[in-house]
Amino acid sequence: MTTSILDIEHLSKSFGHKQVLKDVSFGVQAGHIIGLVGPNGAGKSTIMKAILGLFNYPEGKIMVDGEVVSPTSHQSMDEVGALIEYPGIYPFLTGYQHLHLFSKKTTSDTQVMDIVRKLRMDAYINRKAKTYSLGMKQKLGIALALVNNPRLVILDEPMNGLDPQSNKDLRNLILSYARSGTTFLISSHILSELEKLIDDIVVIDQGQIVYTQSMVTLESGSKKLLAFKTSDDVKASHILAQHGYQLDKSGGVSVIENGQNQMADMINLLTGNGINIEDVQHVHNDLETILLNLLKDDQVKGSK
Ligand SMILES: Nc1ncnc2c1ncn2[C@@H]1O[C@H](COP(=O)(O)OP(=O)(O)OP(=O)(O)O)[C@@H](O)[C@H]1O
Repeated sequence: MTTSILDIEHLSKSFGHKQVLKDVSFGVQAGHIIGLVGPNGAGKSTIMKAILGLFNYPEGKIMVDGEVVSPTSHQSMDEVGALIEYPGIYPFLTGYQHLHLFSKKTTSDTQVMDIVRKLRMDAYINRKAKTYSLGMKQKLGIALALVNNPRLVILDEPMNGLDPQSNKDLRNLILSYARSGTTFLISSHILSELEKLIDDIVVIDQGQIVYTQSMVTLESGSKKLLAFKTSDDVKASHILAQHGYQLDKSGGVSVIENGQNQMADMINLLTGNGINIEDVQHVHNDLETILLNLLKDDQVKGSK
């Protein structure tokens, strides 16, 4: 049975006259990693702040683990860890002192040092935070979000300022927490990193949820192509089309895979017609392409 740990229903929010969230609804299954994505200013951080009970919202309901969250009611926040925008860091405390300051009585030193080690912060954890680089501060912010082993973790752009090794460490850390049941809601513009992590995606555009889906469904529905580079692309396209293969309009010699067309048959067909094949690749749409298409469709619909 799947249990929901976060439910947002019909949430709306305005800043002055500007409505930034419009009837936002989505749910998050416990133990899942959710990617919240969308263009700059779409409303991602605003949703995350609302979940943390950081401001009043005139319409809608947010429930964390069955409990309503608002600025005056945030008991369930005990089980939530978060990094929103910039980590709140005291310059004259060391990283280690930060982690101790924010850890609960039930959090052991072993747990603290385990996160420090997994994020490779050992070399500077006893230095004052004012000496930290952007990426070091970011990692401290992530460590603070995780230190009390929360059930729900909200991370706004956690990959900001991280080098490739740190991104990999963060990915492994998130996956290991998720395996033991922690739920993550993560916003990021680094879609190539995000797609290695997430189970489900929620897409927001101009304050409205335009798409929610599991990554499995999203990827299975996306187009898969076989892209050929040949000695004569015009002739190759013509011959393939003549033999009933469906070509993609994206250009080059790209055949849409349908589970029945065999690469070997196409190669034989082309070489049999005197065409040399220089390269052939399976091309799958990545999250960036899928997302750009979704947002393009949304803007087209919005302009009608
Ligand atoms: N305190 C505020 N006062 C006025 N407007 C605000 C405030 N906070 C956010 N906004 C506006 O709300 C909209 C959504 O902002 P939000 O920070 O949620 O976007 P985002 O999706 O997180 O964007 P980004 O990807 O750039 O971080 C923007 O138009 C922003 O200007």
